Amino acid sequence: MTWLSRAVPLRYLTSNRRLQKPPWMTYPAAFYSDSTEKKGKVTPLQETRMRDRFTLYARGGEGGNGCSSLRRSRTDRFGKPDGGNGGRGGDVILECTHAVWDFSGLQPHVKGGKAGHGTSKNRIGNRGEDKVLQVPIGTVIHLQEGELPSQIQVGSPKSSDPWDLPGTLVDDPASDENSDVDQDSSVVSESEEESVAASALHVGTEEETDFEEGQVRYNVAELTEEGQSIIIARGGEGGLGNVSATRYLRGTKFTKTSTIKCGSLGTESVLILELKSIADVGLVGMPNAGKSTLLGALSRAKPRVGHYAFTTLRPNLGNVNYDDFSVTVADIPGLIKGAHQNRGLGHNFLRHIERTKVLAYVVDLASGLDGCEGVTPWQQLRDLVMELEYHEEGLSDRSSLIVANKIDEDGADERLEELERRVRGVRIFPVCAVLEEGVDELKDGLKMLVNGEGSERLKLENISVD
Ligand SMILES: Nc1nc2c(ncn2[C@@H]2O[C@H](COP(=O)(O)OP(=O)(O)OP(=O)(O)O)[C@@H](O)[C@H]2O)c(=O)[nH]1
Repeated sequence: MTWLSRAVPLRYLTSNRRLQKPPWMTYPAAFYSDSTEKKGKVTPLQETRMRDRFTLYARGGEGGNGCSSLRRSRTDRFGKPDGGNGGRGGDVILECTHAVWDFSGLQPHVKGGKAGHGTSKNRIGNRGEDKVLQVPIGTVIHLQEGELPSQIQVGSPKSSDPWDLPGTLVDDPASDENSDVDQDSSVVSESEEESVAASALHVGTEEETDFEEGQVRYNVAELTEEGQSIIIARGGEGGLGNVSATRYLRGTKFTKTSTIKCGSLGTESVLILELKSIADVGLVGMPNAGKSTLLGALSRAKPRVGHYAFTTLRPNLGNVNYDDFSVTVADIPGLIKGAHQNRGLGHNFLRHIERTKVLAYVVDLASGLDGCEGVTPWQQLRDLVMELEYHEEGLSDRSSLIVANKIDEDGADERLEELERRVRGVRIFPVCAVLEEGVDELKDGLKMLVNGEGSERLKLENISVD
């Protein structure tokens, strides 16, 4: 039997998401403002979903062992110690960057690089390689097990100087006093390696998200700015070579050099990483609807404004201040039809919306007026809602309002009246973002929704386009 003649297993057909048509995809194509438009290229990212919670097990690399070596010469029969120190193990570091949106690129188990052992001629072992994991802005760290060895820093944490003498052993030699490591061996034995593996902390599977309440320490750290980083597992210190060890032991009660020759293990931690929402309100609209201008009018933010589409490539954030309270607003890059297939700024745009509580749909009232090309405001709304739902069912199901922008343009008043007739269920705020007209009323509306005093949602069936 050739492979061609084999039937595709039924299980595969029913479990593969691509072959099933979800109920929300049954909206007729005619709902789109331009259903004849060619489909853009579908990227492989299409099926990915945002990963906003992740369990990570991190372990610092092991320190290298110190070397025990004697340098003999014709004049010195007994020789002088010349064994170098072991290197320090690599750290595991989280680094905050705009370049990633969620945790889908992370591996659940990460270990810092193992350090090199010291060698003769007093040579220090190589420093273990640091593992730097990129996480998105707004990553909150909860600690399930272990400790965080450092505070948040701006910029990559500096690796310690490999020429420094290992610190932990010097600090507390007594803790290893009774070690039974073989005097002459500078390499950790097989059984010790196994016990290291056995002592690894329990870590949940990738999908595991249920934790016992008491165990987890919540909000231990938060990475909110580009370039911030934090060491989550520190590499072990290198063991002392016999040059340093003899110097160190002179004048102490300790005699065994072997106790301080072995490199120590790295620290371990189990973290739960979580993405907090980037803003209370997301401004959603077609390119050129005036979102960036509106953000500037609502807050002190100074986003780039341009008369061309896609001036905004990543969300700009602004704070809208009230007497007792403030609301974060994100100007989200312009959406075009087909964004769910990753057209335009596609998934990037849609991922940001997943991280906002309230949606403010910004429509351009002047679009398509005076015989110019453009999509009517009600059609803009329909396209926006459909894109959200195509990307993820229920994405548009959150408190919403409509900002009818560019009310200053000729013919915009009539457009507004028609919009109010055609769209039901959510409040519409006429605004001129450039002149900052209608902005105070809009601020009040946003405040109410963020406070949970209103829960209007924009639904497809409440938008009439015919
Ligand atoms: N007449 C008028 N023009 C406006 C108004 N608000 C914005 N504009 C203009 O509309 C154009 C687009 O404004 P942006 O704020 O960059 O629009 P955007 O929605 O952020 O655009 P993208 O970055 O492509 O998503 C600019 O030329 C603005 O000056 C308004 O209230 N009235």
